Parts: sequence; C-alpha cells; structure tokens
Amino acid sequence: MSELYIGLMSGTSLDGIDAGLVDFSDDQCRVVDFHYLPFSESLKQQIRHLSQPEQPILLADYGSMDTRLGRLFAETVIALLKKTALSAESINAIGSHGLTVFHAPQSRFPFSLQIGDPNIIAETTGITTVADLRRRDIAAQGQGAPLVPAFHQSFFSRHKENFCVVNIGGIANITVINKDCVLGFDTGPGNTLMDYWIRKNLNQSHDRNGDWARSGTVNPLLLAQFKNDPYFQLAPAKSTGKEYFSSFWLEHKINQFPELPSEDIQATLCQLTADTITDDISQYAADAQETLICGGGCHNHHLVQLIAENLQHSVSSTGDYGINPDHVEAVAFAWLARQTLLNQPGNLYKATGANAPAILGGIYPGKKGLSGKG
Ligand SMILES: Nc1ncnc2c1ncn2[C@@H]1O[C@H](COP(=O)(O)OP(=O)(O)OP(=O)(O)O)[C@@H](O)[C@H]1O
Ligand SMILES: CC(=O)N[C@H]1[C@@H]2OC[C@@H](O2)[C@@H](O)[C@@H]1O[C@H](C)C(=O)O
Repeated sequence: MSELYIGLMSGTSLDGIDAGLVDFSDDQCRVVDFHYLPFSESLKQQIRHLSQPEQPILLADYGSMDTRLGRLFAETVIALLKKTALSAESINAIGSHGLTVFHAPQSRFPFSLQIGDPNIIAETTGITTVADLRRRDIAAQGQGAPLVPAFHQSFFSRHKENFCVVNIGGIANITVINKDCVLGFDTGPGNTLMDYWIRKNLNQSHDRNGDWARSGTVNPLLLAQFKNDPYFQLAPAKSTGKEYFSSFWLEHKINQFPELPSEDIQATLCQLTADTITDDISQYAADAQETLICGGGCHNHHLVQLIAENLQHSVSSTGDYGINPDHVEAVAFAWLARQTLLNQPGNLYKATGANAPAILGGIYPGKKGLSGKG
C-alpha cells in the first residue's frame, strides 16, 4: 500500500515552484512524479521587490503576494496530480515550504518569513497541508535553517557513511555525515550573486553551465575581499539568505575594482562559491570520502569542476544515490510533512542550534480533516 506525500518548494533563486510526489511506503523514498512551474519575469520582479531589505514595502503588496503564491502552489499540486492521474484522496499530505521573503535568525527578535498561504493550498486541493516549517525551530532558539540535513541523514546514510551533501541553490548549504556526528549549515552564496551579476550585465537569468564565469579570470584581491566577510568565519550553527548576500553586498565589495571586466567578477564569484563550500568541507569533514551535490548549481559545470579540483575525494550527484539533484529539496519537504504527521521531529537540532528536537509546522486539514487521507 502506497504512502504518498507531496513536497512543495520555492527557493531563494526565485525561479519557480518545484512539486514532488513521493511514495514513502516500506520505508523507501520513491519519487513518483515531479512538476515544475516557472515564475513569469514580472512575478519574479515583484517578489524580488518584496524581499529587498533596504526598501520599504506595502503591507497590501505583502498580503496579496501571500495569496497569489498560495494559489500558484495549489495550481502546481493540481497540475502534478493531473500528470499522475492520482486523486487528492490518495495523498496523505502536502509539505509546503513557501517562499522565503526574509530570513533573520540573528536579529533581536529572530524570524524567518515564508509566504504562500497554506490555507489556500489545503482548501483548493482538499489535501492536508503542513507549512510554516521553520518557526518552531526558531522558537526553540534555532536558526530555522537548514532543515534538509535531517532528510539527508535519513535517506543518504542508508547508502553511505562519512560523506557530505551540498545543496547549491541561491544559497548553498552542507550536511556532514559521519559516525560521530551530523552537522548542517549554510556555507554562504550558492548561485544568488552569480545570477544577479549575469542578469545585470547580460540580461540572462543564470550563467548557463558556468560558461561566462569560465571565460573570465579570477581576481585574487577581489576574492580575498569577498572571503573577508565575517559570515565565513562564523562557527555553525549558522544560516543566511539573499537579504545578506545581496546585490548591495556585491556592489559594495566591487566598488574598489571599477576597471575589472564583468566576466572576471563572475569568475571570482564562482570561485567564491566553490572555495567557501570546500573550505567548510576541509574544516568540518576532513575525512569525508565523497561529496554529493544537489540543487541547480550542479548544472554549473565550471562550479562543479572548481569544487572537485579543491577536494581530495570524489564528487558525485545525489542522482547516483537515487534522487535527482533537482528534486532533493521538494522531496525533503514531503518527508518533513510526514515527520510532523507521525509526531516525529523534523529538525536536526544540533545542526540548527535549537535547544531540542521539535515537531515542525502548522497543520491545515484537508477535506477529510485529520482522520484520513486528503
Ligand atoms: N544549466 C545551468 N547552468 C548553470 N546554473 C544553473 C543551471 N540550471 C540551474 N542553474 C542554477 O541553479 C539555480 C536554481 O537552483 P535551485 O532551484 O536549486 O535553487 P533554489 O531551490 O531556488 O535555492 P535554495 O536552495 O537556496 O532555496 C538557478 O538560479 C541557476 O543559478
Ligand atoms: C530561510 C531559507 O529559506 N533558507 C533556505 C535557503 O536555501 C538554501 C539555504 O538557504 C537553506 O538554509 C534553506 O533551504 C533549505 C531547503 C533548508 O532549509 O535546508
């Protein structure tokens, strides 16, 4: 008998919505189907505007975007179900990450804000929806992020021991798994700064295969200036976001390099992402035997090559261990919803820095309430 969950993820790259339908029966994790709904350019711009730390925003814009994204998340689920010909009744629950508009775990009143109203998802699809998955961990003094390390441990440690998983989305995060401990934290920028820079200079959404970065030359002075940022020196637990590694961050750092060709800046940003990931692997996972990569950055061949050059051990894709690298985050949120409905903790509290394991999220019942599927 199948045990079906849907994971919904929209990450810091603001590219669109990932929806994964996952079967967890027999303690397995099988991706049955996947659907991706890309955001239009104008929607991306409006979301970017909402998550600019320096700009005032209207509460009305915030509220209507919460509704608009809730509807888009629901639409994505319906499109996914249509593909599979499965009914809403056959799905146990949806785990919805929402879209992070601001992450401030270190502020005086720490918070992490995800939007995409889960009431609308549950009402429209009829499926019980688990959402708001970060704030319970923050309430327990944690960072509220990253949350995927618990899933990485649960799934990938069946196949391996002594390894790292690196997710390279807008922000990059790492999970270190060995016999003695499991660690997980954000290493810093993944693709977000490279995406910004190529959008500004070449009007492209991302640096396809890393070809533009490869065409430039790394500037060692600028690289040192980037790496000088205090975030990289912080000990875990730590997490960050694109409100910190922002266009302002980059523009401020490159101010002193007005003559530098734009492709050299891209090359230096790519090196920064690679080096900060591998410096953390060397520091926190010195005896790891393999690094598995997932997230959109795995398609940036130049970046993956730089990572592999920096490491002494092999670098592979999570696809080699059963999960397509573009699916891992959505699958993890399906798993987190299941954890919550099973009354199990979802946070790896030593990774997030919380003071205890926590059952994460709010539950928005589907058409059948909480007693049955859907
Ligand atoms: N072919 C490609 N070549 C280079 N980079 C790519 C390619 N395809 C995707 N990417 C990069 O991957 C990014 C999307 O990655 P992903 O979907 O994992 O991010 P996310 O889930 O939004 O982020 P996060 O994990 O931080 O929440 C794109 O913005 C782009 O920078
Ligand atoms: C606040 C927030 O949305 N953080 C994201 C982001 O994207 C990557 C990294 O920064 C990670 O900390 C997290 O996402 C993954 C899914 C996580 O929580 O594990």
